[in-house]
Amino acid sequence: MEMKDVTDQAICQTTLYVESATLELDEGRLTIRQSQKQFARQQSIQVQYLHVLWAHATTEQLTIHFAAERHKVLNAATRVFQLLDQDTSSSRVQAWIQLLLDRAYGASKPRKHLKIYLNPVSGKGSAVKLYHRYAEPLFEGARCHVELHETCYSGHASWSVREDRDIDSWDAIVCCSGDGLPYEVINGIAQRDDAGYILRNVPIVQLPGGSGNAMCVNMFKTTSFSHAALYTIKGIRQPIDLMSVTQGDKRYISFLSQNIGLLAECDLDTENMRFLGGQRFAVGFLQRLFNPPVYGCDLAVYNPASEHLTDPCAGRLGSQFDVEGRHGLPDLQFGSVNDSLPESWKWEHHPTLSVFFAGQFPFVDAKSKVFPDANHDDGLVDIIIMDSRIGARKLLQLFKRVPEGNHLAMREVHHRKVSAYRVVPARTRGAFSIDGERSSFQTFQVEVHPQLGMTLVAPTGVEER
Ligand SMILES: Nc1ncnc2c1ncn2[C@@H]1O[C@H](COP(=O)(O)OP(=O)(O)OP(=O)(O)O)[C@@H](O)[C@H]1O
Repeated sequence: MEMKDVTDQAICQTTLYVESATLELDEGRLTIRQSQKQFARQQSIQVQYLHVLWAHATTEQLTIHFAAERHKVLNAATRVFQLLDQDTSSSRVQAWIQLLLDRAYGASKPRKHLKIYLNPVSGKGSAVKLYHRYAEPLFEGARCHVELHETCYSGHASWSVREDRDIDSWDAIVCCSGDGLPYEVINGIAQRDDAGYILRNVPIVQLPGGSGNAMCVNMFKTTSFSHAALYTIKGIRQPIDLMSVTQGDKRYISFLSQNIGLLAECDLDTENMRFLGGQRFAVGFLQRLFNPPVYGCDLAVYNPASEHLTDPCAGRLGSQFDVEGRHGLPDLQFGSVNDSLPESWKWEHHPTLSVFFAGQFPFVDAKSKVFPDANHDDGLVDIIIMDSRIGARKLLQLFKRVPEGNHLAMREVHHRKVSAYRVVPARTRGAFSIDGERSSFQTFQVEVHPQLGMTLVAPTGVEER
């Protein structure tokens, strides 16, 4: 074939002439050149492939659904084009649509089946409005199959996922909420006989309906509701680590953090200031600035050898269970909090500790990059600890540095990565949260389960918003 013929054929595949417009599949985007008789010149519209939701044709018309960005918000938009006579019922139109959708979805599954839990009391209570205003039209435009459940009580989502016989048929479980609902969903699944299989295979994602929204911030790198909805539609599967927290005879599964002391108080003991939104944490912090609480404790860590820190796969100690097959939660590699610790664990005494914070994602909310170099799938959990005698000036410095994650450079902040740890508090009462949810204040032990969880991430090339 002549070079010219090859070029002509390629243009033919990527260019579609419709009535009064030319549609071109360019590098990274669809370009619509519309020649409108009332305008002297051609009008051109460009739509990134990321924003293309769906396209289909009848014998006469081609319809393209996409997300149009205006003032940093995505809205569902539709363009309908009249096909030219020779193209009606043509396989060329179908081939062009297929090429457009291939570029629009890449490795992501189109027309996802989404099970959505909507928490009407999340954050300031606006999750329902946000969902119907921003997410629903995009899901419709993308032809997603949606099953929507508004949660009626605390524990509703947990019960629902525990009882769902077809849970593995969903392409994602979407929590339109704060971080409390994903935590509830994960722990509901954890009670199933096939927990390990479901956690590993069914992605759990968040649309940011709460005040923290850490899962969304870390995985979709946005706090924008409409963008999170688009990234759910276009999301790529991504395994993440989960952590077992044992306390007494209970076992919880944590995806985000464990927090005791000063910072836990700023979150948990300011619930009565919910009307302040994200500001309540700052108010709680300032209230404690000159007299930080003392949370003396003994801490034991299983500190992977230094080679763990350089080998990205080295933390994956617990990956011994099968990926296939149906089975419950993985065994606890180090036993529970009730077992005696192996000798390889090191005990430390911290009588004047004020902050103990452990987590596996960089952000614990959109404005707090507490663990800047944390990695969600390396089999390790980051821990920071800080003494109560740090002083108000340094505490304030810490507060100012956390949004950018520069606080780790402070001498007073001790940071490390481990695969398991135990905390034995000296006090009998105090603030302790798992994934931001208040938990009983008593000795607890944590171990990381490498890549036990599954979520969706924004396609590559998406910038932080
Ligand atoms: N209809 C409901 N009524 C009362 N509580 C509910 C209802 N539905 C869900 N919940 C509970 O609300 C709790 C908080 O949920 P979520 O994390 O979504 O919001 P939030 O706490 O406002 O968000 P954030 O953690 O970001 O502040 C969850 O533990 C969940 O069990």
